[in-house]
Amino acid sequence: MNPPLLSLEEAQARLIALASPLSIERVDVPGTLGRYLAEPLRARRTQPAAHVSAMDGYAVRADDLAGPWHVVGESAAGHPFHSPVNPGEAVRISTGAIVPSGAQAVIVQEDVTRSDGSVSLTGSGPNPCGRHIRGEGSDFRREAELLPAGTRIGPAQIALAIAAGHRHLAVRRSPRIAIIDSGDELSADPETCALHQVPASNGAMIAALAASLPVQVSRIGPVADSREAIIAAFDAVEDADVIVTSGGASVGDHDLIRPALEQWGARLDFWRIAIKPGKPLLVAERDGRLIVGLPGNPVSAMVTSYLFLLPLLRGLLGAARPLPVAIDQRLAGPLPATGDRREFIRARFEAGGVSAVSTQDSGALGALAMTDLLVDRPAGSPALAAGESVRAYLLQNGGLS
Ligand SMILES: Nc1nc2c(c(=O)[nH]1)N[C@H]1C(S)=C(S)[C@@H](COP(=O)(O)OP(=O)(O)OC[C@H]3O[C@@H](n4cnc5c(N)ncnc54)[C@H](O)[C@@H]3O)O[C@H]1N2
Ligand code: MOO
Repeated sequence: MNPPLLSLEEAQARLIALASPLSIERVDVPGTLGRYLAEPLRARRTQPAAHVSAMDGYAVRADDLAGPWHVVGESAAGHPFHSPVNPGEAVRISTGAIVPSGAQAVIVQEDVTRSDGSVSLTGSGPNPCGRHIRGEGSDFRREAELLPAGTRIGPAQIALAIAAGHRHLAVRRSPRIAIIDSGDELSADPETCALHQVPASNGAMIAALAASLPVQVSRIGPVADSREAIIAAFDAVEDADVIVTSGGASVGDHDLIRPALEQWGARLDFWRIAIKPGKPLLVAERDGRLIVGLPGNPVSAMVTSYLFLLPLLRGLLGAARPLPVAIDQRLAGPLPATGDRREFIRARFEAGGVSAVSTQDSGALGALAMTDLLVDRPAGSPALAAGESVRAYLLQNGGLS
């Protein structure tokens, strides 16, 4: 008899527990895009390193705000003015330039008139005093922890790391993932496909989803529905950190992924989750390599990749929060009640909210390609009307820019 279905939370927790972060390497900062900090990011310098002007104008003393002032020099970005500013004096200053000693105020140039080497106030002046000055360390100070370990490195984090004085960052190495298409009905060539065949589309779809993360992908298949062929495929990708199959995960006579894994010596960690689509998902382990057996139906493969494979890859990359984050959305149309499995309804953005796509069939690629988000509906949920609020996950599915 089959064991009871696992809940989504239980299954995700088991998966994340298997995802020990990979070894640490040091990578030049721009090359870390999409990876996760393996150590907290600490500032190696203070920014701004000195008080700097936030505007183009004139630096004057705080006890000398009435003017007029004699312009005694210039502080430009990269070219500071080295003498103190005395009463009656102003220093021409540009945005980002160091405020010279003695000066505590910057008057924007729109508030003064300049003639014959002096400036006089014609506007409101530096109210309050100190405005238009970015104080030393107002962004960050040397030794401060700027970001915790496990933070994803995007454009702003790259800029911050460089500004904080880093040439390299410690990150986890990229996981190697091998994606296997399997099934006797699959054709490698979508242009020459007989009636009894379907083009092998899952492998390319899963690789495209994984491409949102810094992973190294290899693909093999289509592999025939025989234990020997599946085991040979596993052997061929033995150096992968994660092996992903799609299809053959269910209970049919030709669903051979589970028996092949057992024969290969892998330990089945869990199989079958109480979600729709995606019930037959399985996860196994052999010698530290993880095998994710996705269901063959394309929609089920996409949904389980999003809920399991991507979190697993994030876990290996050292993410602090490997699981996707749901957002609240308003329904533009009604939703039916759900049964005894938690459902992930394929939906898209429309005027007034989100709306379920035309068919929820887990084989329907046409509807999947229209899907922007997955509405998360717990088991036993009542029917909902337009205007009600739902939790949803934004799918990385192409339709949105
Ligand atoms: N008696 C039962 N039958 C089924 C059950 C069940 O509990 N009892 N579960 C159903 C559910 S739910 C799912 S999901 C499917 C998935 O089963 P498999 O993982 O074994 O997938 P296959 O049968 O091999 O294929 C299903 C479908 O997907 C197509 N496919 C497979 N691989 C690819 C690929 N690489 N590219 C494109 N399309 C692919 C395949 O041709 C089939 O049409 O099982 C239900 N059955
Ligand atoms: O769970 Mo299956 O994934 O409904 O199609």
